[in-house]
Amino acid sequence: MQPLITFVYVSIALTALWAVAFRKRQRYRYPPGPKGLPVVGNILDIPVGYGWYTYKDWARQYDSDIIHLQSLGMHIVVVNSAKAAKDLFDKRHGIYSDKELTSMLLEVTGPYRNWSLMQYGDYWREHRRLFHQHFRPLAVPQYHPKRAKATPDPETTSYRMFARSLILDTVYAFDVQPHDPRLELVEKAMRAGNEMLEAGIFLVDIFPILRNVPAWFPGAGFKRQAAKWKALVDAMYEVPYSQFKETMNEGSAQPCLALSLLSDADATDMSRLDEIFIALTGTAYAAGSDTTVITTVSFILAMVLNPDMQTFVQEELDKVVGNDRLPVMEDQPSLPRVTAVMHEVMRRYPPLPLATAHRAMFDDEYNGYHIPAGSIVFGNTWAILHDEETYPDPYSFNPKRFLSADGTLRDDVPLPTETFGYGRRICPGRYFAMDTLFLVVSSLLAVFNIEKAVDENGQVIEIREEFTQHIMSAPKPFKACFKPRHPGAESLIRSAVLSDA
Ligand code: HEM
Repeated sequence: MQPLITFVYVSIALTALWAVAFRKRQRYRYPPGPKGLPVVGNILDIPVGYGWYTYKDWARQYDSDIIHLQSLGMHIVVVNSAKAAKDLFDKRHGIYSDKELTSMLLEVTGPYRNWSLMQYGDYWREHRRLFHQHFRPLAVPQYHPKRAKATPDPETTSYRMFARSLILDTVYAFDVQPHDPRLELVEKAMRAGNEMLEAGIFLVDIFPILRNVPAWFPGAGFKRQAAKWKALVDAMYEVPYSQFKETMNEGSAQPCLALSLLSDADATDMSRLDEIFIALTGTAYAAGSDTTVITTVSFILAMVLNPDMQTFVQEELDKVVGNDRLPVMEDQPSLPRVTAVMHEVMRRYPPLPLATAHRAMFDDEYNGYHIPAGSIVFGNTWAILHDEETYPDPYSFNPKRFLSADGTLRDDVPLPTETFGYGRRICPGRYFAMDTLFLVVSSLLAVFNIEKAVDENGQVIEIREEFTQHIMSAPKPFKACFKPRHPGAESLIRSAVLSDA
């Protein structure tokens, strides 16, 4: 009997939703998109993976910069051109700066911990202002010594551990070694976050009312799963912060983000500020470590597949830096080829090809199309950065597109800033990320030739340019070989790792 009653209720609810959606569709002219089915709309059209390719195809098919899908009362708008992205996210930031926080994310992170998902408003502004103070272009050089010490040694360090340790060092001045429990804690929590993202949409995201059912209720498995993930995510935010405060109370804290935040804090407002600082410090590694790892691995993939580009950059490095030291940040103005490679990696392989979901706070009208309040709005970064007009031959990896004939950086080719997102929510860690990338790219290329690996029979292992399909899109595992370019090359990297330890 129970399934029959459920069926009747669900049918009535769906029919009512469809009737409302149908009436509105008559009244409003939404941006074009696949037609969809009666009642459930585009539920079967929404791409499960690699959505950025599908949305780019639809933009061409419907000859529109913006695409619209609708399902069960939810509107999705995808922005596929740089112009439309600027018009909406930048010029109309008062409408498009909110974030979409699904019910499952709310269950796992709460509304405040991961402030990159926080609603647009004064509380978000307070986080953003404090974060910006410590990661703005003028503040970022204070972290250079930490990064120089953290140049990755491909023989001994995994890039994931490298990025996590670098950020833990920047945020808390923790000098973590492999197998440090804090590193493992961050690793587990990040894995839980990625599992959640890869699981896609949960039933509770479509019917938020399910959040109210108790965890023991049949069908409430998402609650039990959420509770497990939440315990890990809470620990990732809270444990390193409270350990840092102990170090600070003992008087042995070293310069880092947490020390700056706490030293400037108003002691009378500490319980409120503690919550903000936990969010700021935890979100720095939640938002900053996987993105940095993916970009580094994409760079390695690009180098293995494009040996001519590798040689092109190494010629410059040999001339400017030589082979008795590693590059430093001060070398960057003299190394335009390194900078061009970084831009091309960010353009060709954005780690978040659809950035993250923004939410329209009010009704809007664009190019004669209606965008309703509450729409989930994605910038299709991948489509924008593979636009044939802006970046001719967009599927080739060609750093030279950013260089002029005399070898300097061109200023008439747009930089791939969309890799860092849009409008008021653009990544505030981007200056830090670009400096890190500069040191990784320049040091690895100064010291190693990065080549295809060979198997035990001496056969070259061929690799394919394949990426994972979810919101964070990373190269699928591949093998590469790092060959030292000159005697003593490896010891340069190892001495950099040890010199400041
Ligand atoms: C290659 C590296 C990185 C990439 C590609 C990247 C990309 C992004 C993107 C696409 C967003 C969402 C923007 C939007 O919603 O429109 C974002 C937000 C954010 N990123 Fe990054 N990021 C990187 C590194 C970092 C680092 C190193 C940090 C911290 C030190 C960081 C901290 C943040 C924060 C806090 C937000 C949320 C901002 C807000 O909601 O106002 N990111 N990032």
